[in-house]
Amino acid sequence: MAMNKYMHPRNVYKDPPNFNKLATTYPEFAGVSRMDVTGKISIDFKDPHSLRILTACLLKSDFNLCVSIPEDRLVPTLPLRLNYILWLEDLLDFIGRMDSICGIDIGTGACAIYPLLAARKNEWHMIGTETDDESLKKAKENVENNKLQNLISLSKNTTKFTLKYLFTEEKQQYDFCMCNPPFYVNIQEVWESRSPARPPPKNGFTGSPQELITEGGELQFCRQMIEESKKLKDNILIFTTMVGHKYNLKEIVMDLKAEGIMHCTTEFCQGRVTRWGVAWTYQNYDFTKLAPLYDKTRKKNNLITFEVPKIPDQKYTIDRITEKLKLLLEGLKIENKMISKRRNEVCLDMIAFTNTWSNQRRKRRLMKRIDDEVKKAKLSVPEPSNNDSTENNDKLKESKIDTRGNVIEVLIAEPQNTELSQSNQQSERDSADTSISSSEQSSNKSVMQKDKSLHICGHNPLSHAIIKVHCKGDIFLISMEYLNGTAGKEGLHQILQFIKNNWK
Ligand SMILES: C[S@@+](CC[C@H](N)C(=O)[O-])C[C@H]1O[C@@H](n2cnc3c(N)ncnc32)[C@H](O)[C@@H]1O
Repeated sequence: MAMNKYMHPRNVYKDPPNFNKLATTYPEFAGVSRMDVTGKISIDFKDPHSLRILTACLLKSDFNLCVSIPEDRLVPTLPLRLNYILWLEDLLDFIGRMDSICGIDIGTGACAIYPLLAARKNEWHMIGTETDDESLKKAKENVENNKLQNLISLSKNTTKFTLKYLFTEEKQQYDFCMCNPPFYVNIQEVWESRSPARPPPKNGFTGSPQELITEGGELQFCRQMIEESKKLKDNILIFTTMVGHKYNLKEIVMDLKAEGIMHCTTEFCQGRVTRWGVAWTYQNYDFTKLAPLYDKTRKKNNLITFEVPKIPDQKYTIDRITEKLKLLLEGLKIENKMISKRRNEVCLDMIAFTNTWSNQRRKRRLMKRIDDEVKKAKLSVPEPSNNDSTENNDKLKESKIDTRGNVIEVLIAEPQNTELSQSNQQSERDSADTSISSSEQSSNKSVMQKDKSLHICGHNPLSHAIIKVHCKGDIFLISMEYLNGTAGKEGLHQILQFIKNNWK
């Protein structure tokens, strides 16, 4: 879902930039753009080079910033970065700070994107910190090229800390700190991070290991910031950070709550990407009174929850419940994949292509009857000769149950067109109707579908959901969040009912 409508209300990129204008103004942009038959200009968002040029041209045209983005470094997505700056403006406005604003950007990166935007747009004084020498060198060049050294200073962090090392004098005070930490623990997490439940991002992937990966991931990074902030209570009025994963946001908010630290959160939306912002303070600012950016909540509550019944002699843990749940799902041929595993919570992504959970007994009886009839029919039907195969094929009908549990008719034919039969077999496998696949495999016959909906259904999931195994005290819960699927929420309720009925 495009989230642009949830961008910060003052974000200039709420309405997409005018690519035609960019192409006529910047030859380098024209070089990476293409025009369709309607005259509309677009670029390949999956190509990092095109993204780099787009970002550089937007920085020039909208902020009069000349930024060189190195090929081997992150291409900062401008609307998202701007969301963060605009949220900081709101927070500063809320605490009544207007003039001579001073901020710290932890991990400024090769573009020093936040200091450059903050300085050019609002004339804020910024310190940008960086651990990576190469990025720091490039960041310095970018600041100098824009003649913003009077507002921006950059500093190398040679320590393991995020903030503490910057404060040598007790009286040093800043209005805020900001941070876009490396999100991931390791390279595997980079690739596995995106839930398969979500559509792929439109933009290509950019970034170097040092920009993406940090020991313990963003959670440890943010926890370190919170820990250090306790010693810098009066040195920084508002501490903020961006968070890349929602499950980490929850942990961070829980930590802040547990410590009784005043905090608030926000969403940064752009295209298909959502990030979150967390702010906390030790000053007397009541963030609970901050006006929300949007009138109403965005998401409908699609959650259904099941309390796992206590069974004598069975000691539950999150792992054991997950194991049992996975067995039940696998028994139903429901594909599932672990998305995240935390102390008290496991999240699975599940996709069902075939209704294997409702009317099981009726289906088994029906299948047996069909099987018997097919066997009888095979005995009585003569082998087709080469020239009358079509006619005979018409007689060889077999009933099957489609993905919605309806009986449909299919034709059984000898394999003549290998390509066709192979692709049909593949469709069958895709549709994953296992109740009949065993008899098909043994019969060495290709199945030509009369009802094309089976093939289509095979690609459109019947039910797609996120399952969360979690606990509240000693109560264990299985929650399912409906995402999509032709069986609708009712289908998910049926799966949950099956799990309840078979939880032994
Ligand atoms: C995700 S990148 C963000 C870059 C830039 N701020 C942006 O938003 O495009 C994170 C940056 O933090 C830097 N970094 C990691 N740990 C750091 C630390 N302890 N102090 C300062 N910078 C750090 C990395 O080298 C990297 O450039």
